Amino acid sequence: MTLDDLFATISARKNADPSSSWTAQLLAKGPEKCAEKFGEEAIEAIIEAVKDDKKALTSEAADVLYHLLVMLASRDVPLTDVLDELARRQNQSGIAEKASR
Ligand SMILES: N=c1c2ncn([C@@H]3O[C@H](COP(=O)(O)OP(=O)(O)OP(=O)(O)O)[C@@H](O)[C@H]3O)c2ncn1[C@@H]1O[C@H](COP(=O)(O)O)[C@@H](O)[C@H]1O
Repeated sequence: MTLDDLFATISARKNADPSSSWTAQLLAKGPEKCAEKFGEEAIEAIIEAVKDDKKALTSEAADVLYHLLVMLASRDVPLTDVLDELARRQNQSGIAEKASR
């Protein structure tokens, strides 16, 4: 599954019955709760990174990505906008690299 697919699934849960899925339930609690959950998952990932527990960090990183997408969906920010911003920065750093040659 790609991040695009996961984002599409999560976005579709905005209109779903909260009792039908965990994601629909979280989205129904509002953007502040989604942001809080993202923060909790990020802290859990930081702890595993500091401990250098690679297996636990992999699992927590998956939670972080999932909750980042839920937070974006909760505020109607498309994942493509985030990817476009990353591409813009990549182009910018390419231009800076060429200019320094
Ligand atoms: N990738 C995920 C995913 N990662 C984490 N989670 C859920 O996120 C929750 C967070 O874990 P916590 O330990 O914080 O949960 P908790 O302690 O029960 O919650 P709180 O009491 O703290 O609120 C867990 O219940 C996980 O099941 C996810 N739930 C769903 N997905 C994917 O999202 C898509 C939609 O899923 P539905 O939620 O079933 O619609 C599917 O493709 C799923 O695979």
